[in-house]
Amino acid sequence: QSLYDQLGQKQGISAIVEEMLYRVGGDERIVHHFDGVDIMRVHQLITEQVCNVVGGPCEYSGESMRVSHEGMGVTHADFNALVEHLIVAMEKHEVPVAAQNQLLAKLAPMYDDIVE
Ligand code: HEM
Repeated sequence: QSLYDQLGQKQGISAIVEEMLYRVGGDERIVHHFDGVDIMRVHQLITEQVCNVVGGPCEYSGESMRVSHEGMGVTHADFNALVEHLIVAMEKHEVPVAAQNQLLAKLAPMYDDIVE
């Protein structure tokens, strides 16, 4: 089974990203970054991006990670907090641990473009 399949394909990825963003919304450490942000749009774009990087049939239509997070002041701790929520969301959706780690490994290279 491909990584894309193990994440539940587009529908599963959409649900995982929704769960992650819901948790981010309740996390006072990082929620301030999302003040005034169109969260439906961010949900759509992160879903596309994750679907794309895991080999799914999706085009990513958003900005680069560097441009979209520029000047936001995202710290190492903020990044880790978001990843924590992603892991919990994948747990809830019963994604196997090996597949969780494969997705995290695909997101790790984005770190330098997101954190300043
Ligand atoms: C692996 C980690 C991350 C990924 C894959 C990711 C992905 C994305 C994507 C795809 C977008 C939409 C880009 C666009 O507007 O075209 C976005 C926007 C955004 N991200 Fe991230 N992000 C990550 C980490 C973070 C972190 C740690 C924070 C802050 C705690 C953050 C805060 C935001 C905010 C506030 C926006 C909305 C920007 C706006 O619409 O003005 N992101 N992110």
